Amino acid sequence: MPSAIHTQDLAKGYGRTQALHPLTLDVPAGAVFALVGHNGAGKTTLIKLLMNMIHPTSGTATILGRDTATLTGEDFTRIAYASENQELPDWMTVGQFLSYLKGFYPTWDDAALVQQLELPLDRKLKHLSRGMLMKAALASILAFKPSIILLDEPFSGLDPLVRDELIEALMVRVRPRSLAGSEALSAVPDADRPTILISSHDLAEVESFATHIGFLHQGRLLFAEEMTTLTSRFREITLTLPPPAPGEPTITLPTATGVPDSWLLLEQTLTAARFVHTHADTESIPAQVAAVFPTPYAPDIQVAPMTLRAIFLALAKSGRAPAVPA
Ligand SMILES: Nc1ncnc2c1ncn2[C@@H]1O[C@H](COP(=O)(O)OP(=O)(O)OP(=O)(O)O)[C@@H](O)[C@H]1O
Repeated sequence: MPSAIHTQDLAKGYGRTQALHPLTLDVPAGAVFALVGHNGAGKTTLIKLLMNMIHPTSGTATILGRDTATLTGEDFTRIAYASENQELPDWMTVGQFLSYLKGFYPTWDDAALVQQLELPLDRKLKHLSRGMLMKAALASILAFKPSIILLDEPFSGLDPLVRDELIEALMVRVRPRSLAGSEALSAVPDADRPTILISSHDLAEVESFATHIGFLHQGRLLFAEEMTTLTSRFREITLTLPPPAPGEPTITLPTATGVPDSWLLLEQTLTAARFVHTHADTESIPAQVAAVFPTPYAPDIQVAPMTLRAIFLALAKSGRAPAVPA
């Protein structure tokens, strides 16, 4: 897949604060890339750099193949941005706001969005609830059918119902995985699916729709990979020795030796052990287990999938990553 967003050693300092260390990142076209990280990790800085709202200290970025430093008005008819802290012309009604924007975008079509999000066209933006304001903001960017959508914490502080409505409105036009269903997916031709970069603190939220995930910490990208790769390589493994047959001596697990680097948080009792496998490959696990616990009886091996949050918790507890966001 070609990159919709590419950064090369992109860095930003504010005085003595290094908000973003040199960052090289590719976001494939059509991806829904979740950028997660704690407060102050550099998420907003990266998104603002991509939008050319601030300038890098060093390095470069391209968006749809265009250098972000030279983006033109025409480019911005294909690039959308919304942020939790965005200022909107709050003296306008929702209808006036959408009509005003319509003039800038030849591809504008807000009818389905107004209906789906139940936007009150005659109400002033300043009189909208936080959730409704975010709905209006989302409608205003989806209506021009952008090729790239940059969202900075769009769902933070919203109640779960509104958040789900917004995610659905977004996903139905993009790449529905679990929420919108296969019918909606087939209704959106591949070429028309935008690329989304969305920052969030909420792992459970992004797990429901992101195709890729990147973890920023103190201005450094600790990892970036496809969600399916990440969630398929992490597994919680439980080993149990069978109880002895009547009259047979009790077998115990020997103390683990030569534990591979890919095993995290190994806990062991006399007859059971548990750990997190970071590169689980079901076929090779029994041989690895036999090498670490050479017992006369092979233990029963249970392999359980992990949520994104459980993966981050395991990384944090093992010291391989900082504490879990959200
Ligand atoms: N205009 C600025 N002047 C000085 N420092 C700044 C400025 N903007 C951001 N910073 C600092 O840069 C670092 C990264 O901030 P940034 O807002 O990008 O993080 P973030 O991950 O978006 O955080 P949050 O989740 O709280 O929005 C922080 O230490 C922040 O205090």
